[in-house]
Amino acid sequence: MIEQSSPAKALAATFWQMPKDDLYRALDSGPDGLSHIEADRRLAIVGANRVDASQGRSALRKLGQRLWNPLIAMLLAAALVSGLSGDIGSFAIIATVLSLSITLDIVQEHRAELTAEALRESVAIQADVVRDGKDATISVTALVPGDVVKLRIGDLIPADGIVLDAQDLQVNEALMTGEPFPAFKTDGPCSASLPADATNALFAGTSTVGGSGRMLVVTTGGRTRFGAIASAMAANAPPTALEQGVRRLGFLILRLTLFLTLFVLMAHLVAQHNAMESFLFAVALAVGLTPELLPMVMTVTLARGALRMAKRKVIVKRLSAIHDLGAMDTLCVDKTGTLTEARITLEAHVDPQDRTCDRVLSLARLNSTFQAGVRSPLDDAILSANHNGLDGWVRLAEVPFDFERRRLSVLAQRNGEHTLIAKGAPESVLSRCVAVEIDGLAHPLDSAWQQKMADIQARYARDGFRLLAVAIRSIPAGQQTISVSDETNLTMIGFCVFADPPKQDAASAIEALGSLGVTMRILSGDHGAVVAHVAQSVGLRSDRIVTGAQISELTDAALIARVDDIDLFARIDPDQKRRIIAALRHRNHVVGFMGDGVNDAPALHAAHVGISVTGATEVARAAADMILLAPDLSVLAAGVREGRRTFANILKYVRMGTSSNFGNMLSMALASVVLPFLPLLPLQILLNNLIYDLSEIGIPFDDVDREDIARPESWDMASILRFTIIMGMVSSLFDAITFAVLLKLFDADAALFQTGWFVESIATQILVIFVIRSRKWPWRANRPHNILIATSFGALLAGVALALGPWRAAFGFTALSPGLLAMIVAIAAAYLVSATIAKRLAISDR
Ligand SMILES: Nc1ncnc2c1ncn2[C@@H]1O[C@H](COP(=O)(O)OP(=O)(O)OP(=O)(O)O)[C@@H](O)[C@H]1O
Ligand SMILES: [Mg+2]
Repeated sequence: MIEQSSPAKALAATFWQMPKDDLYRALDSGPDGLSHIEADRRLAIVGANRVDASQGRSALRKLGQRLWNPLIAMLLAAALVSGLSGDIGSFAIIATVLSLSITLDIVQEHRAELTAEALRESVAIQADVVRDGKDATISVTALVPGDVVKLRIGDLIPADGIVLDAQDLQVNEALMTGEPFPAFKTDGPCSASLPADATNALFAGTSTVGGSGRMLVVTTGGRTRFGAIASAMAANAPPTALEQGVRRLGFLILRLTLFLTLFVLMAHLVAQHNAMESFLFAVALAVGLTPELLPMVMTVTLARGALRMAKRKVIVKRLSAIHDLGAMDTLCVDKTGTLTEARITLEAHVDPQDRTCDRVLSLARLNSTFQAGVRSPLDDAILSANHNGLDGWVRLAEVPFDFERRRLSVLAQRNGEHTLIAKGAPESVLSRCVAVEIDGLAHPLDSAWQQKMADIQARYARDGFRLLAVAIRSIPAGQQTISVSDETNLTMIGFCVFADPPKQDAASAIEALGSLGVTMRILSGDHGAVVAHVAQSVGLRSDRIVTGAQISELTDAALIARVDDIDLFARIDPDQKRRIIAALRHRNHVVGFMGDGVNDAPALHAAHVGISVTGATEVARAAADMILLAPDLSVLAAGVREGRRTFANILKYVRMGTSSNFGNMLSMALASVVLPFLPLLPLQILLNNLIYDLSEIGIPFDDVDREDIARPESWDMASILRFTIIMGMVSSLFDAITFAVLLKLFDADAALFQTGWFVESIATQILVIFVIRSRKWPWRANRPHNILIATSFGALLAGVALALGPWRAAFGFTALSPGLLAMIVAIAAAYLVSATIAKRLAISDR
């Protein structure tokens, strides 16, 4: 029976040295894996198979985070002190108001996150396991030690374990070894002491790039050897565009808050107000200025965006990617399957004289059939071409494909003759050739033949056809394996010619993106002429093109200097894709990358928004932020609009928070200096803040103007500051008018002043959303959403009722005369009109 505490601990760290049967015994498992019941039992003991425990953030934990907010903590402490000194009532009310607003915040955010989580689950990485002796597909997070897992090409290794059986299983272990070349894995114990040398062990965080097999899971989750590194690397992703924006906004608000609260505190002390009361007041003021609802508003807005995208068959894995998609101004794509149909067809197979030649096809077929790596659409095309069987050929070995070499060789034998068959990118294969074969006779590959080959390539490329070259070499009969060094002295047999037509909707999708201000770049491993041809046929510029060879000559700095002037990148390898993305980011572009292959994973990770498709390899899907469920490019433009809509609504909240709030606080700061009493009691400030927060719940639902989604938006701090100052001053002006009316016309005492101003400030603060929500004149703007109307007027009513109802004395309010009420209504109306005019100045048109 497995140890209760930790099944994995019982095993040595070098578990791969143990014979298979000993491992079965130690894990109480067997070739048929576990039963569902036993697996569930183990899952309960060892926990989910994930490294990052914070994934399942509980509501309780969020509460803790909210209370740790220094301002809230300070306020609670201060209220407690005043409670201890006798004022129990105000302590109770402050505590209630705070807990109400925190609860509201947490509940909203939690619900939004559940929505997002459900969407994410629908594209979660799955594992094929054997349970109860039958095949089953489960989430990788449900894997436990003792499970038997089937592995296919492009899968992420889900946990640490050993190989049970393997057919040419190749694994990319770059994470642990730094080696880009695949490592072959076989079963059977291994005496190596280092994981990198363990030929029978598989480690979480690495991935399969060829072959297939089954593994026995030994350790899961945080106990895996490199899982922690892998997830740290994932967590180390460059900051998202949203994070960058919010961070800068945070600093802006922090500075405003510090300035205002310090100013008020000093003024109070100079005026010799009650120190405790002044302190409470200053803190309440700071709380009022903090956009404490910003995380909630963002989460709710983004989750709503995610739901709408899901209807269009786009699953968002990382919520903030929606915002980043809206901010994106550059979209990089790979070519095959993204811009072109995923189905490639074989159009011709020709010898070095460009005459149809069956030998080329036979050899290409042998190569495609015998290779065990990631099967590319090119292999599929070769294999689906009509042709007879393998004619007695037997596979011996292979040198797998990699994206730097761009070719792959197999070693096959027939009748005791061993032959190496290579196929790959023409320039890569030809550089290894010394002869060409015509009608069964070999001729030296001299410059005349070189020229001929180049002409053939150029001619096909001009018409948009892709070529693979096929070459062979006979190998001494005793030799059972081959390596890269055997790929020399080849004889060129001919070319396979493929058609890879652009997608029907590619041109219109690119045009739609272009009209939204998103420029497109192609990052392809294919030949320059083919890339240029595809670019032309989908309506992209095709003259500004560079190749991977040129890029490898450039330092990062030189690449950054040039990258803006290049549209097409051809013959580039996976790391160059990543470098190009990084260079574009450096140029302050918000960059999206769309791709589906093993070779696209680094770029997907480096981009602000990584986009992949359902049929993509697991590594690509794991690295992506969103997954397209349908191969339909037009959803991209829709996604961009959705992202901008989300941003526009977040910006509404930010503008509300920074301007009308700032204005109110500014007036309060000024008033508190001139008045002999507090302009609002700390409790009233908090109430005001709570009601205002309630009114904003509707913002995520609101519609936006067409102009707001026409261009990529960015977090432009200068424009936010400008808006804040202009709108804040307008609001303060009307506050000042209110003060004058209250003090001069109505001769207000403390309670009357506070009540009057509370009502005025609630009304102006809440209603101004209908001004701020659009940059246009109100009659031109789109209609506000019903939910926004409901929350705004609901909150307004609640605020007015609180101040005027029979319970008003409990909050320090007093009755208002009808004359004063009418004055307040008039002032609020005048303010809204002025704000409408001022916003035309405040929102600069770009
Ligand atoms: N299975 C294969 N056998 C031989 N050569 C291959 C194979 N797959 C790819 N190649 C060669 O490697 C080159 C780069 O591969 P591939 O086209 O998949 O790269 P990519 O960056 O994903 O490009 P794309 O933009 O077309 O998706 C191909 O143009 C082809 O010449
Ligand atoms: Mg590709």
